[in-house]
Amino acid sequence: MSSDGGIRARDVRRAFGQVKAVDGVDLVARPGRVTALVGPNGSGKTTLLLVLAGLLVPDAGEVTVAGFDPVTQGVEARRRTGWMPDVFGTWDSLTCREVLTTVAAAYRLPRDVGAARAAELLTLVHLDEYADAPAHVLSRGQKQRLGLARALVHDPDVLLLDEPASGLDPRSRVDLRELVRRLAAQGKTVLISSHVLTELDEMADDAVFLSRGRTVATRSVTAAAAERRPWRITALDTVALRAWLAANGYLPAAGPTSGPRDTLAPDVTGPIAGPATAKDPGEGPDETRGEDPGEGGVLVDLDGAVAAAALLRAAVSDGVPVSSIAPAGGVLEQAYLALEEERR
Ligand SMILES: Nc1ncnc2c1ncn2[C@@H]1O[C@H](COP(=O)(O)OP(=O)(O)OP(=O)(O)O)[C@@H](O)[C@H]1O
Repeated sequence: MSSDGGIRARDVRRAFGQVKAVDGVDLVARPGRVTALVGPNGSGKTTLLLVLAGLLVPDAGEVTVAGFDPVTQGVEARRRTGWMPDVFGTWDSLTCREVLTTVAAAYRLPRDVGAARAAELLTLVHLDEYADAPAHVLSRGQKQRLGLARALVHDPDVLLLDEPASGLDPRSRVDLRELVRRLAAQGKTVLISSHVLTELDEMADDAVFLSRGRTVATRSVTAAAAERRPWRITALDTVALRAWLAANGYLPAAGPTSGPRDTLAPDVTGPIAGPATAKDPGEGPDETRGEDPGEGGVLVDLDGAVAAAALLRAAVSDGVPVSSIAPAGGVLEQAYLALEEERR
C-alpha cells in the first residue's frame, strides 16, 4: 500500500467475539480534504476510528495513517494523528489548561511551547474563562470543545473526529465547521463521523458510507450534489407553477395523484418526475385557486443545480412567478437514504 499522507484502509476487519464490528472496510481520506464517515448506529464507525487511531488492533487488513501503520509504527502514526473521541471522559480533576499541557508533555513538546499552545487552543475553542477550572465543571458541549483542543495540541497531520458536533450549541457548530475547513485548507486530512448529515454537507468534500461493518459506497459530495434528487419549488401562484411543470414534463399530468406531492413536509423525498405529459393548465381536481402564496411547494426530481437553473429560467420566462427553488434535503442525507433504499 502507498505510504502517502492521509488515511488508507484496505479490507480492515475487527470483531468483538461473534460481533463483526468492522467487516471489510476500504477507505481513502486525502490530505487537504474533509472526509465524512457515514452509517447507521452500530455500522462500525467508532471501531474503525479506534483502529485508525491505533487504539484497537485490527484482526485483518492494511492501514496507514500519515504514511505509517498504527500497529507496527504506532509512535510515528500517533505523533501525526489527532483523535477526538465521541465522549470526553478522562482527567476530570485536571484544569482545562492542565489537560492540554499534559497532552503537550506526552507528545514531548517543550514546556513553554506546550503552555503557549494550550493558551492558543483554549482561545480557539472559546474556553479562556474556564482555563483554570477543573474539566469536570464543563458542560457536555464545552467538554467536546476541550476534546477538540486536545486533539490539536501536537498539530497533527491527520484528524479523526468521532461525532464532534454532538452536544454543541449552534454557535459552536458553526465554529467547528469553520475550524474543520480551515484545518483542511492547511493540508490536514480530516475524517469525521456524524449523524447530522446536513452538517456534514457543509463540511465534507468526500463521504464514505458504512453499513454492517462494510464500506458500501464512496462519494464526492460535489458529485453527489449534481445527482438526481428532489428540489422544492415554490411560486406565488402554485396552480400556475404546477400546470407549467406538468406541461413541461417535470410532473405527470395533474390529477388526483399529484396533490399529495404538494407539501412542505421536510421528510418527503421520493422521486416524482414522471414521463412528460402535456396538460392544460387549470385542469385537475387538486388545483385549488386562492392558496396562500407563502405556503405549499412542489417537489421535482432534478439533476443538480444546472437543471434547477434551467427550470427556473424557463419558468420565469414563461411568466410563472417562482419565488424559490432549493434542494429538498441535504446531499448526504439523500445519498444515505438512496443507499438504504437500494439495500432493502
Ligand atoms: N467493545 C466492544 N465489545 C463488544 N461489541 C462491541 C464493542 N465495541 C463495539 N461493539 C459492537 O460493534 C458494532 C459496531 O459498533 P460501533 O460503535 O463501531 O458502531 P458505530 O457505527 O460507531 O455506532 P454509533 O453510530 O451508534 O456510534 C456494534 O454492534 C457494537 O455493539
